[in-house]
Amino acid sequence: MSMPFSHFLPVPQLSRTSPLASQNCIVPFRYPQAPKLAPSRPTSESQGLSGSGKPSTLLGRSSLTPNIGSDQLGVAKSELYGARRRDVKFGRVRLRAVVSEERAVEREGNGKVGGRDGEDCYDAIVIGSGIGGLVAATQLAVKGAKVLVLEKYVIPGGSSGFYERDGYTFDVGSSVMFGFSDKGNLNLITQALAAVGCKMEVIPDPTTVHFHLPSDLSVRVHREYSDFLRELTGRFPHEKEGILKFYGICWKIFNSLNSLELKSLEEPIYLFGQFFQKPIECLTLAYYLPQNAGAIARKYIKDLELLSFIDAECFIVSTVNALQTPMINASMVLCDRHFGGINYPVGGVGGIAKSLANGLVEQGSDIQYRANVTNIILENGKAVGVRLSDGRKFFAKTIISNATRWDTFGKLLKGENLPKEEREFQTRYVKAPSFLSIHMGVKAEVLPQDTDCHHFVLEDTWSRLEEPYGSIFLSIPTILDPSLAPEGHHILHIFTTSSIEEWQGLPQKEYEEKKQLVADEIIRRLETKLFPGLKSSIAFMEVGTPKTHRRYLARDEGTYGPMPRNVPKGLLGMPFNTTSIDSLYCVGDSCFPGQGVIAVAFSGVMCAHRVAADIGLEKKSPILDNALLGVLGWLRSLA
Ligand SMILES: NC(=O)c1ccc[n+]([C@@H]2O[C@H](COP(=O)([O-])OP(=O)(O)OC[C@H]3O[C@@H](n4cnc5c(N)ncnc54)[C@H](O)[C@@H]3O)[C@@H](O)[C@H]2O)c1
Ligand SMILES: CC(C)=CCC/C(C)=C/C=C/C(C)=C/C=C/C(C)=C/C=C/C=C(C)/C=C/C=C(C)/C=C/C=C(\C)CCC=C(C)C
Repeated sequence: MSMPFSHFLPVPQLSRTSPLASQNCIVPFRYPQAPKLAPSRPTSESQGLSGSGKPSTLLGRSSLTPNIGSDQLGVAKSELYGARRRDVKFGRVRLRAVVSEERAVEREGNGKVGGRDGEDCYDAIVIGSGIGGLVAATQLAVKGAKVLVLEKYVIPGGSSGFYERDGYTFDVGSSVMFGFSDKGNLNLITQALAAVGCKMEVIPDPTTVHFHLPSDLSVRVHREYSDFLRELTGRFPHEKEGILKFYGICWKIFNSLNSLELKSLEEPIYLFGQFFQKPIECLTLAYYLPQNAGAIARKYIKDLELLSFIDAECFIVSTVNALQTPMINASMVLCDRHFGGINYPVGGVGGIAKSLANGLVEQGSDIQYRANVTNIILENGKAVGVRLSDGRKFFAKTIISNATRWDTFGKLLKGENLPKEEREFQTRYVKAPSFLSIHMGVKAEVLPQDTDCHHFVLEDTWSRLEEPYGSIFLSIPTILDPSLAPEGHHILHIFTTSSIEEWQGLPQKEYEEKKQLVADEIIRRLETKLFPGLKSSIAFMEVGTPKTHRRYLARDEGTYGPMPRNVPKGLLGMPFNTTSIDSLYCVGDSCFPGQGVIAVAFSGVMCAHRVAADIGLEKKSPILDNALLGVLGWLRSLA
């Protein structure tokens, strides 16, 4: 019962049951504790109500005409200081954009161009509102910068967005949230929200993932580390020592990471400061930086099935096997799931981006939707602004691209010679395939009691792990938050790797038929392995292909992210945020440390710190900068 396909388009109708309709996860409330990441400076512009009782967040801010059609959206306006705050509604969900008519951006050829002359010039323009872009933007805003985020789509979040259909609230991408706990230094999502005064209610997930693997190997990754160890060593008693050693090294790395204050590794004052304060931890990280999980696992573990299990563990977070997965990244996820645990935001993953976007506006910065950047404007080799598909131009001291590096250098800087550093990046990393996703609503009774929330299915042979359609990811977020679906129903979000080549050039009818065929086969496999009767229980279904993901996520070939072409030297070859173009920075999953929501959040934190130093909001030493950037460039050349 496949429905006509119109994936990801937000629709105005919103079920009364939808938690996104509740103000709960949308309206940021003041976070009671001091946030760790870039705490907001209490300036006259960031304190909310001024002494006169008027909202001071809008004072002195440049504001923009929201680029969102009121045909789809309900719009509420209120007069504030000659500026108008426009609360843009998606269903009953409000996203705030700040509107100031006297400062409305003028079109090309109509005199002033937005943000060019002095007062209106932004400190930073962020292209794209994925989690990477939003974290960079909010972190900069709370440091006092004036930021403009330009998002092509109609809501924020990119891969971490949401959409609504027939009373279901679907997460566009993964529902497995790392970094969302209330402890340690690595809860970067919690901290990013806290920095703009937001906190979301979360539901602890008792099992990160339930693996269903060849030879009926079934492993539940329990929240409690000791329970997970018991289950794994129970299946591989002869490898108990190897298991303890491998996961033990993961913990050593995780604890080192968790002890640091996380900021830009491209900023020498901070980096040397960390080495001075935590020499053992920094040296531990430096030692493991060029290493991969598979090679370390092989030092301690000989059982091939167990090594394949570790491949599957790594594949989930890197779309490649353990031999190609950086040890730091593996350690991060293999331990955070037990340390802080996996926690699901009430109302769905989309609430994170919405809260960050609202928080950004609360800080006096701006976000525009349906703002499709087509060019980065260079002057004398320096990035100075952007041009949109509708002809508008905006200018800023710095430009931050949350588009992938392939899109940034291949499309937004089209016509420019590809810088040497980017050529090297592209020789080391290729675009990971895209994926096929099925968003489904099913009758609740088809799921057995105690079904886990997340599953990874690879039935017959390990060799299919990395093949297209070989492994199936399945999340059932309604196990944790039933309000995401109409009563008596569950959401099944299924995805599997798939390349764009096989979907291109098909006539519409064949394209639709192929989607149905591939979806039917995946449903058949899940029916056999997990849920007998699945097909007949389907109440709603939509299938997205790599073409869909390319279109709605604006990612070249719909790629899931970068993956190493060969065996990488751990994270050594991954570029940070600065680029070879003056004042142009990248953020997101084609920057250190790579794919993953928490990974791009870290990339956002690093980027904001480096940009803040470059525009004078953080300490900076030009001499040390040059020295460190030289060393980092040299280290990358070794990768
Ligand atoms: N692919 C998935 O299904 C999925 C799901 C969940 C999480 N994730 C994780 O999220 C990570 C990606 O996060 P991210 O922050 O790097 O980016 P993202 O791809 O999530 O977001 C990028 C945003 O930039 C916008 N954009 C791109 N080009 C633009 C342009 N020219 N003009 C205006 N806007 C533009 C896109 O519309 C999108 O909203 C992935 O690595 C992945 O691990 C992915
Ligand atoms: C030389 C230099 C520069 C230096 C020296 C030394 C040092 C100091 C160093 C440092 C370092 C650092 C800090 C680092 C950091 C890192 C980090 C933070 C990282 C992170 C990572 C993360 C990640 C990777 C994540 C990922 C995740 C993911 C991807 C997820 C996914 C999920 C999914 C897909 C879901 C599944 C589902 C189912 C099963 C259903």
